[in-house]
Amino acid sequence: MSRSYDIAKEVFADWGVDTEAALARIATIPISVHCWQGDDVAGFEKKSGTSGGGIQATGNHPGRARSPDELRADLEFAYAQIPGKHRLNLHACYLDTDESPDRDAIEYRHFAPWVDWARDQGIGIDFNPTFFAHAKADDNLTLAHPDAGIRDFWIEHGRRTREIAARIGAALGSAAVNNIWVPDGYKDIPVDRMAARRRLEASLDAMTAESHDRAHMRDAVESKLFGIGVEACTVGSHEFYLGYAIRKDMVLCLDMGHFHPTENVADKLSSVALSVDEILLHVSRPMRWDSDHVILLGDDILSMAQELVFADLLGRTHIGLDFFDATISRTAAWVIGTRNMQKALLRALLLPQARLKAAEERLDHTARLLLTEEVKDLPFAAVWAEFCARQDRPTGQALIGELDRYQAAVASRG
Ligand SMILES: C[C@H](O)[C@H](O)[C@@H](O)C(=O)CO
Ligand SMILES: [Mn+2]
Repeated sequence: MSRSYDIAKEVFADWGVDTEAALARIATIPISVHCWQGDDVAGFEKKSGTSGGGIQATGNHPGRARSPDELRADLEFAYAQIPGKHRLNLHACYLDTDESPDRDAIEYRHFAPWVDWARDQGIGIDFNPTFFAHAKADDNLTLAHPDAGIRDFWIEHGRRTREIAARIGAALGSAAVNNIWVPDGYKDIPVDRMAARRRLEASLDAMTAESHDRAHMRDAVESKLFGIGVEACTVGSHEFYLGYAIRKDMVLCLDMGHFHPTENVADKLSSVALSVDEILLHVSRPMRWDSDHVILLGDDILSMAQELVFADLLGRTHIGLDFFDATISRTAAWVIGTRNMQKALLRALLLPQARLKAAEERLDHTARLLLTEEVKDLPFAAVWAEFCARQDRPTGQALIGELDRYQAAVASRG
């Protein structure tokens, strides 16, 4: 135990906060690390093309993973810099096989190497159908397409991903969240939103008709306000999926980049939690639009973490990340973003929650303001450093050295 942690422990104790309890809790919170930061959302299908669907990784920093083996090596390195045990969030376009199945023909065996690897790592996997970067998505319509043949193709894709996710969950003994994000929308103002939404609803109903054991797989649905090419209307809007998730008892995914830039996504948690059992977060950082920047230890993330802790939502929230930046080291992006999410959670766990809530309860808004400002000076960094030391993870200069060393080692990839 370091001297600075000893001092911090006493300072927090003076505020009535048990640092050991916070350290024990943070060690149990898994973050689902998204595979797509490692290769700019390219995936491993035998085709070339851009990410499509209105999402776009920009930049050409050296070191992009070009194969499942490279991606796994990068992930292993990243996990080794992040305290705690985490998960992998895998997209369906990241299959690991010599075959070239189309999206409506993927099977569990195409992902089996990922499961074997995850078992060796002792981690769980979450999964996602891939409704973008495909010729049958070129109209920016998939499950909501007016053509029944195109809808059926994507329904089959989604149906298979649920089956694959359930098998992954069963194989690893940990439920896989299968998150459905559908990019469908219109560049210019549509005249029949209702028809498009009815088609999406019917396709989702067909796609999810088969029930799977919740111990193995959970369906999640992710809304969006707009994307590149679908500026006027996204069929799967927030209201659409909020209603759908409530009616169908599904997990509701809130992506922090999928709302108006001034909306406070943290504020939504306690509201939606009254109507849905489970929430999936895509922690991201929009800059003017859904730009998916690497998350900072800033106000948005701190508020999100505080809501999760203060509203007691950690037990029913799956925390996933969703950012991708191709202008910087991709492994550093994972490490910085994931550690920031953990730092935010640790800070929230170290706040004098009861005292803050009591001030609000007695309408003492002066005390509440005073407390929220005073606690900003508490020695959070010493507790974080202790967490990393106990988990044998680097901090400060040592971390920078590790990230630089690994980036230099992968920079020659073509
Ligand atoms: C690759 C992901 O599925 C994607 O980022 C989705 O979650 C999203 O947020 C699209 O904007
Ligand atoms: Mn997302």
